[in-house]
Amino acid sequence: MNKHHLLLRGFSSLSSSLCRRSGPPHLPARPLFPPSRATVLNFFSPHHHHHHHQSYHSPPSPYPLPTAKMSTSTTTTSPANLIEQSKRLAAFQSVTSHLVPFPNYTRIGIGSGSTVIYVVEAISSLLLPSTLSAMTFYPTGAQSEQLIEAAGLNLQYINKLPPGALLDVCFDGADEVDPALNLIKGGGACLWQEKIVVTSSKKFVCVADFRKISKGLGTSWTKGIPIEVLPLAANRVLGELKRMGSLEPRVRPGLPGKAGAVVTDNGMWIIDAPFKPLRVHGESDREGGEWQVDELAEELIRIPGVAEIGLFYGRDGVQQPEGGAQKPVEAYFGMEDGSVKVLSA
Ligand SMILES: O=C[C@H](O)[C@H](O)[C@H](O)COP(=O)(O)O
Repeated sequence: MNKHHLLLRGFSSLSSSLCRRSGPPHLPARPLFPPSRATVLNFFSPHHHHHHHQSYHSPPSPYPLPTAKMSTSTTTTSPANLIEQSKRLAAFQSVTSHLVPFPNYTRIGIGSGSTVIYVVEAISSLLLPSTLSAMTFYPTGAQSEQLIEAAGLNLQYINKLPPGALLDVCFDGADEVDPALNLIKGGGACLWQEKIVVTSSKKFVCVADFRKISKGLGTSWTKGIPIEVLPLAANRVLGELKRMGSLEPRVRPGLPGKAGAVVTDNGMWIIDAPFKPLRVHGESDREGGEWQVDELAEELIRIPGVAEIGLFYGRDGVQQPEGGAQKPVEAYFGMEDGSVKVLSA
């Protein structure tokens, strides 16, 4: 086992904390880092532009990354490995487009989940140590705090960000992404601090794999919209959710790891509230229980006892550069064929 494997093992074990769901233990059977920083930086081409209302596939990756062909031609690559490789591919591409060309960035947000592990790996390996030493990284919870520390990056907390100041960019994952780049987040019980960090950033870049692309939120992520609630209000909130047409909302159980409810980094509980797939545009049919994303989000956040909701919606950092935007400016998806699909709202 070489040191790269050890490093990833370190990341993997750290990520077993709350904000990570069942993590694939598989390791990519290839070098985990590009050959050298210089090679990567030389390869970087300014292909990135902000494309509205369209998607594009990135040019061939300069990194030694796997392709679907390679995957099927080896007997060791499982579907789980393909997913991990897709996440890693998207992470490297997003960092190449949104951080490598901006060595003057000083404040970077790091989200939660299994995909941001690769974002931190990409940041550590693509940027020069002298560039990194001038950057400070802001976590969204206990898991990303540990990731930042394990990578030896400068750590700072979002409560230390002066009033009115903004992070330059924030990278985070998602559970589902619709065509307008509305997101479901919180599948790993992290959403409140994520929303604070994302809305404190000039731009939010979403990193995910092909399974997250959706026509309407609730189509592929059917467990429900994660909602962070004050524990004593849980039953009241459940009642409201049923009234609004949620199908069997429930408090997320901590089993098998923990008896009772999942407790978030903020001492709250999570309710998962399934709704019929959300409409991207138009209006809600409230009687029929069919909601439009923004309308549902605005009703949910008003329920007393709800701390924050796992819908990230509204405007993005291009539309609202002064901060406060919840949607990503771009979403990067590692695809099964080894390409990266980039979506802009
Ligand atoms: O609660 C967890 C966060 O919202 C994650 O960003 C989200 O669940 C995506 O996680 P992953 O990258 O592991 O799919």
